[in-house]
Amino acid sequence: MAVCPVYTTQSLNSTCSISTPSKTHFSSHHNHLVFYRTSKRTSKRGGSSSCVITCSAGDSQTVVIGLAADSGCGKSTFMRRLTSVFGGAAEPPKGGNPDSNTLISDMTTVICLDDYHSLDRTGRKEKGVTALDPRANDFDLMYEQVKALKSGIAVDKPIYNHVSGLLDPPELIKPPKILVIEGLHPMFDERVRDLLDFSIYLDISNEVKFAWKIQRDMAERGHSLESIKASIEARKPDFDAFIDPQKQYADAVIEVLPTQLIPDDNEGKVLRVRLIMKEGVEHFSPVYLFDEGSTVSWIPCGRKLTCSYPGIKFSYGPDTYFGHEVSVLEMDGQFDRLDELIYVESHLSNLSTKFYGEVTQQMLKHADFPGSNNGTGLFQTIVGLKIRDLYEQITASKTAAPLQATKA
Ligand SMILES: Nc1ncnc2c1ncn2[C@@H]1O[C@H](COP(=O)(O)OP(=O)(O)OP(=O)(O)O)[C@@H](O)[C@H]1O
Ligand SMILES: O=C(CO)[C@H](O)[C@H](O)COP(=O)(O)O
Repeated sequence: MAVCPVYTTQSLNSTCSISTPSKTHFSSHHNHLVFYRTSKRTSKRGGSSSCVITCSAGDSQTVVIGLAADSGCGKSTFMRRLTSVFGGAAEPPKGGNPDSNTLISDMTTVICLDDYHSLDRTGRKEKGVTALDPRANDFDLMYEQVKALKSGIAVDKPIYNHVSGLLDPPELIKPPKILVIEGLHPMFDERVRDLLDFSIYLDISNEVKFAWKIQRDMAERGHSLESIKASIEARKPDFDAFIDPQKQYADAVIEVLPTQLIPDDNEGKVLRVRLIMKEGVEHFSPVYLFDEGSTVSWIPCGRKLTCSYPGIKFSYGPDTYFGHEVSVLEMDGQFDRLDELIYVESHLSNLSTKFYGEVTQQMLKHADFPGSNNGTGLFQTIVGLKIRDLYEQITASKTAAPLQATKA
């Protein structure tokens, strides 16, 4: 049972504060403990009347974040940046299945939604469906388990073993402070979507996806160019039907496109990255460049930022995305010297940093991660900081919400 801060006065609004504790009542309501206390208050105007304080025991509830993207689009890299913002290393469950897809740190548990594949590799082959097809996934179980974790109940989550292609015996997942569900379908099922406190979609254009796949699967996994092309082509119809449409529901989208700074570039090394941030999302205020709401184009290269060809261009402004009002921050190009990023950081606002230069510090800490010299790393870091801020706001509001002061 969570401790209810009935005696806390700091969260009360400015016109009401508790002077003398008096009678406390409590009752149970929809699985929440609700405390009522009546006390005398001294108003700013000097009068005296009573306050009613209600308090729900949801204080320890898990905050749930959804991260959607196709395979090989940078989810793991993003997760490493996110968990680093909260401090502590993320590791697979101790003493568990060595092929577990789960990563646990002090504050976060990242579960991979591949674990909700209902068909194993052979099963998908027999039925002629890809892992992206909803028929190969158990959304009922996904919903039940995310809901349970969100309400503080541990679950036995299945494991999809990427080494064997089989469904392994389940692993115990305890409710963390922050649960990240990452994978192909975090926003596909409406019931699961409604459980998310914040959602992100990594939207990697086909050209860039192809370049990254070649880099990883050819260089690191020994696949041939033809097989990589064939695998991308085979997934495309289901990707378009079931994965891509989820971006309309995301609170933040990181869109990765080929550069516009090099005419007809087809190397896919220099990237144009757009951070699309939905307006009006609770506990999330979009980052802005120079002046909130205006349209800005900025070339920061010069005395304070070293840029080699083709340079760097930032843009910022309002837009609409699937009918939603959004703010878009864009970076085209790449940094030569990461330590000079502080110059760019000092022109961005609403970053939710805890100290001046925190974005630059995080980027320098993980300079070896893919994308650290461009907008992918920068925007993933910024979204990580926004998630920390969102978590802190939700936790603070849960501590404060119980205290609803009403004039008698
Ligand atoms: N920002 C980036 N810039 C350049 N390359 C990147 C970037 N992010 C990822 N990559 C490339 O894509 C590969 C896959 O990245 P990562 O493992 O983070 O993706 P993933 O979505 O978790 O993949 P999977 O679901 O297949 O495990 C990396 O090894 C790297 O080659
Ligand atoms: O799209 C994917 C998500 O990561 C995988 O292809 C899916 O999980 C199937 O995995 P495997 O290819 O290891 O059988």
